[in-house]
Amino acid sequence: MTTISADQVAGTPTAAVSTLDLDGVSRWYGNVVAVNDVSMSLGPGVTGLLGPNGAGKTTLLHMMAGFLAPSRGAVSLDGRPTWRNPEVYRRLGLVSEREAVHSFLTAHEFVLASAKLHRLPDPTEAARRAIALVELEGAQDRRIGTYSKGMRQRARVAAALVHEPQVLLLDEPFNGMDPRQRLHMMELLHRLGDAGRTILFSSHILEEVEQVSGTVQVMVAGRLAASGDFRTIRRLMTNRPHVFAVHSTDDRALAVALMAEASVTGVELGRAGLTVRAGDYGAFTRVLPKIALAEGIRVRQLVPEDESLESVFSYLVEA
Ligand SMILES: Nc1ncnc2c1ncn2[C@@H]1O[C@H](COP(=O)(O)OP(=O)(O)OP(=O)(O)O)[C@@H](O)[C@H]1O
Repeated sequence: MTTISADQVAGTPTAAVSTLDLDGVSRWYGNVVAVNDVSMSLGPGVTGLLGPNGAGKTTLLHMMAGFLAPSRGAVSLDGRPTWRNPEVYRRLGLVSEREAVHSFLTAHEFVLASAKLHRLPDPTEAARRAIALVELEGAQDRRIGTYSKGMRQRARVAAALVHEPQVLLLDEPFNGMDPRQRLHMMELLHRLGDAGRTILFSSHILEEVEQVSGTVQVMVAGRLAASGDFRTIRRLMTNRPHVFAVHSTDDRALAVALMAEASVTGVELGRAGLTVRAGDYGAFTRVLPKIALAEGIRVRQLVPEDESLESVFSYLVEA
């Protein structure tokens, strides 16, 4: 695992702060190990939980929320286990990924129902506050069925926030949103984090996490692959060795010229062109046009062969 020093405290806490701790947490379903020996500590501010599909993010969030028992290890909120702990339901909110919302309810009715479930002393006032927080006042009396995906998601966030939890967990909150809705949700998460709440959201999209959070936990195949400052982790991802497919007007001459280049660690000449291994993405993509120009060769194609998110993440695991 790659560990980068993390500064997870962001914003100015307005109330008591909460810390969510995972200590050697694993969860398996039969033979499938969904989460494997994960330890982390989350404090106030916004943290991104990044990982490809199937990495174990949902399983981890459900254990944090106390919906699922760890097979091994412990999840605790301010020192108390989250599993089967009613106190956790009062202090934590979860917006899960695929959760049906009754489309015949208005947002007001939906959030009010959540306030009543929590047995809040003044559910109407709590619902009003939560709806204001997500800026849905103007649409609160319309049926949720008429909402855009982004508005529906905000209604769900309001329902999860109605009891003013210190910790809010969101599973893929940006899924299916258009850029404007995404921006709106990002602003909301920032606001909540700045107010001292502990916010964790999951995503499989690098850029999404980059825009929302400076601190990230990266999961790959059930394990924590990296944690800490996003920019440092991103650099680790982009500075890893890369494989490129290159096709030019003279592949053989280009191969010879590339072999003399320091950033190139291997060149293979095949029927479809060259397969080039480079130690550094940036250095190679900068130097290739210069070499081609010097040799009088035109590059017709340059395609990174291993750009899938999975390969980026796998690299981190091996680091
Ligand atoms: N109830 C279950 N029974 C059996 N296997 C499960 C169950 N829930 C999850 N898994 C498996 O555990 C692994 C992790 O799944 P999980 O849903 O936690 O990952 P994820 O990172 O949230 O992925 P996604 O974004 O696709 O939901 C996967 O291999 C998945 O198939």
